[in-house]
Amino acid sequence: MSPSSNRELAASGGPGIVVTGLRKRYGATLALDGMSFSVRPGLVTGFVGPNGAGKSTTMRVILGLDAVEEGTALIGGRPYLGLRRPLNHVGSLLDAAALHPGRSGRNHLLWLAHAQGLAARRVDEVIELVGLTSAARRRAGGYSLGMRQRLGIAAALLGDPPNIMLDEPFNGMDPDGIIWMRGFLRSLAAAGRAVLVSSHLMSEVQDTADHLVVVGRGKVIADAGVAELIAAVSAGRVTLRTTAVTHAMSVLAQAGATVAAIGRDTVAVSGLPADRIVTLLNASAVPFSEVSAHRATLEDVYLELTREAVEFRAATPSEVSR
Ligand SMILES: Nc1ncnc2c1ncn2[C@@H]1O[C@H](COP(=O)(O)OP(=O)(O)OP(=O)(O)O)[C@@H](O)[C@H]1O
Repeated sequence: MSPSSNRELAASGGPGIVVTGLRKRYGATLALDGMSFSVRPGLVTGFVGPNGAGKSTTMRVILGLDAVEEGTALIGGRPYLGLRRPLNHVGSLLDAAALHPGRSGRNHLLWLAHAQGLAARRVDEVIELVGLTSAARRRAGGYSLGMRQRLGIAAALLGDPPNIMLDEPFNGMDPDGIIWMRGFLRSLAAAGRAVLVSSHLMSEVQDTADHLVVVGRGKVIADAGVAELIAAVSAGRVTLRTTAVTHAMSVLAQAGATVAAIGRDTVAVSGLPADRIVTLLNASAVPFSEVSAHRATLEDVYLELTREAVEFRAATPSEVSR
C-alpha cells in the first residue's frame, strides 16, 4: 500500500490496523526506523523479515505494550490504549507460553473471559473453533507447543474481534498443525477480519498470505500483494535444464547473462531472452532439455528483498555473474 493510501485508511478511522512512522530505540539499537503499513480487513497479511527486523516490537507497540518515540499505531482508527473493551477490537497471540501451567485450557480461557466481562458460553465456542475440545479440561502445562498455539488463538478470538494479530503462530506446529493453521487463518480473513501474521520463514506464509509486508532493520522493504511480488521477481528470468551445467553457465555468462545453478541440472538465467539463450546454446553445442519462463517462489522473493537487510549473508558459491 502506498503512503497516501495508508494515510487515507488512517484518516478514515475505519476497520483494520494502520501503523505510521514508528520509531523506537533500545539503547544503541534502532529497533523501529519509520515502520509504516496497514492491515486490511478480509486479507491475511504476512509480516515477514529476518530475526531482529522489528516484527515483535511493532506488534507490542500496536498493543500498547511498548512506547515509541515517534509514530502512531491505530486499531479501527484508535490507539489500543484508547479502546474501551480491547478484546472486542483486536485479538493477539504474542507468546504461547504465557499461561498458568496448573490451570486447564478451559479455565485459562474462563479466567480471561471473566476479566474482560465476556460470557462463559463464548469460551466453549472458541475451544471448539480451534479444535481443542478433547484437551480443554487437561492441565495446560502438559500441552504441546502446537496445542498452546491453539489455546492462544482461542484466547485471541474470545471477544470476536475484527482484527487478529499473531506472532509466529506456526512455531512448534507439526505438519498437520501447519495445514490446520493455514486453513484457519484463511477462514478468519474470509469472514472479513484483518489478520496479521508474523514469521521469519517465507515458506510458512506461502499459501496463506494474500498480502506481504516484508521488513528489515526496523522498516518496510516491500508492501504488496503476493501475486504481484512473485510476478516482479519472476520477470525476465528463464529456467534452463541441461546435463552440461558448467558449460552452459560459461557460455551464457560470456554473452552477458547472470546465471546461477539452482539444482544438479537446472540453471536460473536472467538478462537474456529465451530465444537468444536457445541460439547461444545451439551455437556452442550445449545440450539442453528445457528453456522456460522461471516462476519465482516466495522464498526467492524474500531472498531478493532482504538481500540488503540481513547483516551477514553467506555468499552463494554457485553464483556466477558477468
Ligand atoms: N526489550 C528489548 N531490549 C533491548 N533490545 C531489544 C528489546 N526487544 C527488541 N530488541 C531489539 O530490537 C530489534 C528488533 O527486535 P524484534 O524482536 O522486534 O525483531 P523481530 O523481527 O521480532 O525478530 P525475531 O524474528 O527474532 O523475533 C532487535 O535488534 C532486538 O535485539
